[in-house]
Amino acid sequence: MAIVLASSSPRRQQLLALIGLDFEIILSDVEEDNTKDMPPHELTIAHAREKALDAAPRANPGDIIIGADTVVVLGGQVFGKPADAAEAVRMLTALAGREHVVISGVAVVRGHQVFTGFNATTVRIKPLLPAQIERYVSSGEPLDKAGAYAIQGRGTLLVESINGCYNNVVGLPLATLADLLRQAGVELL
Ligand SMILES: Cc1cn([C@H]2C[C@H](O)[C@@H](COP(=O)(O)OP(=O)(O)OP(=O)(O)O)O2)c(=O)[nH]c1=O
Repeated sequence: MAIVLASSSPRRQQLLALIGLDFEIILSDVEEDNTKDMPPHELTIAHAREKALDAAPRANPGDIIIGADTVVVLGGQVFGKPADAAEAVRMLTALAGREHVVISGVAVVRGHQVFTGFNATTVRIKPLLPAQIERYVSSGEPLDKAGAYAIQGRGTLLVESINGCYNNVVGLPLATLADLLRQAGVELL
């Protein structure tokens, strides 16, 4: 029995490696649709489940598959990864000087069973000058990150405060994952 991470995100791979877990990677090919009319935590759980179920047929029978999805929620708006630099600037302009919530949904698939959960972290971004946003976007770092920033990179310079799980912001809430793996029969602690 192997543990399989259904994610192309290097951040998720690093976080899983952090807890000393042996795992394989199977890339999933799921397009996230953040315009679906459902509460953001349900949206991330639905995407996490789709990613894990997409990878499952390419894993070995008995393997346990992990999928995850992260979005940034500002008021009623859900931000995924920006399509281009202009959208990254718009997202960061909206986030500057305000608090938002980062939500990661996680799904663990074992055979016909699917265990799901999510975590939410509140992050406050500093007030930012347009030139600071432009320079940060020019660095390229925001382009593959939900909400157009990376707390684990230069984006940490934008963050005034964080309340909740840090790993959740980076893309994989490890304590939440441990609970789901336990339900699937794998004890990490
Ligand atoms: C807010 C934030 C997000 N992110 C990342 C985590 C996710 O990789 C990404 C959100 O996109 P996702 O669609 O959740 O994931 P992904 O497309 O990168 O990978 P896959 O679908 O194959 O699993 O944003 C950071 O790395 N740092 C941050 O501070």
